[in-house]
Amino acid sequence: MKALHFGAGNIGRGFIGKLLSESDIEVIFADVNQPLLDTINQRREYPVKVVGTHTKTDIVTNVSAINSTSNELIKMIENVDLITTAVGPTVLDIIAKPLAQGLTQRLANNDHPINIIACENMVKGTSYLKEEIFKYLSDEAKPGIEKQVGFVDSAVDRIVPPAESDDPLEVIVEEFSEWIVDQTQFKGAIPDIAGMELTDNLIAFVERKLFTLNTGHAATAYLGSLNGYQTILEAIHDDVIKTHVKQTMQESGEVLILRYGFDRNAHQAYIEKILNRFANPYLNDNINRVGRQPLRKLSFSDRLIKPLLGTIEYNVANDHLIEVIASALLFRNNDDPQAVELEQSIADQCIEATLVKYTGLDSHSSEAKRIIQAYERLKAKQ
Ligand SMILES: NC(=O)C1=CN([C@@H]2O[C@H](COP(=O)(O)OP(=O)(O)OC[C@H]3O[C@@H](n4cnc5c(N)ncnc54)[C@H](O)[C@@H]3O)[C@@H](O)[C@H]2O)C=CC1
Ligand SMILES: O=P(O)(O)OC[C@H]1O[C@](O)(CO)[C@@H](O)[C@@H]1O
Repeated sequence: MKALHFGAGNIGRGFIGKLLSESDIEVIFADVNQPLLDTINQRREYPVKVVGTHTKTDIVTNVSAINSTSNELIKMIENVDLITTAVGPTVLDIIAKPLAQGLTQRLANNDHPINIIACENMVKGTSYLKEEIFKYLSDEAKPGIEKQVGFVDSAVDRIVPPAESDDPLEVIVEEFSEWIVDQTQFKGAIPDIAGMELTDNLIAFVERKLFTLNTGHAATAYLGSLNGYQTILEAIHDDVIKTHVKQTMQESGEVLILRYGFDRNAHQAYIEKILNRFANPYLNDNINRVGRQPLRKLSFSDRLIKPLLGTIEYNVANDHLIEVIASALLFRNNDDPQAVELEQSIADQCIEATLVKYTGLDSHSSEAKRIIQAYERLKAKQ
């Protein structure tokens, strides 16, 4: 079996590519980073250091790479059995066009079913990619693609910061990993991949992960940044921040418990485990990485506003979430275009207009007013 994986970055090499290869699937990485692609093709293998209580290095083999902007890619789509992505949500609409071309060509020359799984931090990322691909398909191709291609949503959880290593291919990953896919969306046989779990209730797992791990991680980054820390480890070792992060995850957790019926004790244990993962001393995770693209993280359906809307829906506490959202509005990083845009928008249009523009919250809502009050209070303290 052959898989084409878009994005030879941290999750691509350190998680999805590794699992596929360990299940005897040949992996072809498609990326735009030519030096990285060249090195993969020279070596055909790379090391993944799994750090934690039992640190070990695994060698991932049977890999190669192609440039995702090359014509070769279209032919490759014709011949593989599975396509996965870990490129970041903002890149999905870029790869949609070559995917549409490749799938159309495949339809004419190969009648085997194929599945596409986007492994991104977003709710229904593959469904989003499908919508983008369909924008580029002809009306004649659409019914055939609908029949032949499974668009499988998934949730991915493994913390993989960029490795600081002399080896450009080495990836450093935590021991924990979770990849859950929607078993109802496959076309043809479901590939047998060790470490890929199946569910028919994906939305509960996606929201549990995104609105606990990612909400808590974003909280750690934005509160940490406000307090002058550089790394997640430094921030989570500050007891005030740790307590705030935990209470933020408990607020979003209350929504998840009420919405999906998760067991309260089990969910509390899930939160504790996540706090321990943030405090993994072997992971050197930077606040600027975890807080990256704050406009995406502040958007209506992402890890901050969506849980806040849930607390309104279920009428439960949200003071800590409100303060984290205010901290996100104060996130500054001149190397991050979205952080620069956020700062510029506040300077040009004021905080209220910026909040409404990027979060979609109603400016008259009490939550918007409380976020602005918290923002002004935190800003005055800086
Ligand atoms: N790093 C982590 O701990 C986790 C990340 N994720 C998600 O996985 C996705 C990838 O994240 P990372 O691996 O951390 O990012 P990364 O930046 O390490 O990797 C992204 C890769 O995509 C490549 N890329 C950019 N444009 C491309 C294009 N047009 N075609 C093909 N490849 C392209 C980049 O060159 C890079 O190698 C994101 O959606 C992220 O939210 C999810 C769980 C954990
Ligand atoms: O990858 P994103 O969506 O920018 O957010 C960073 C987050 O994703 C992760 O990389 C993986 O879940 C976390 O480490 C962090 O919470």
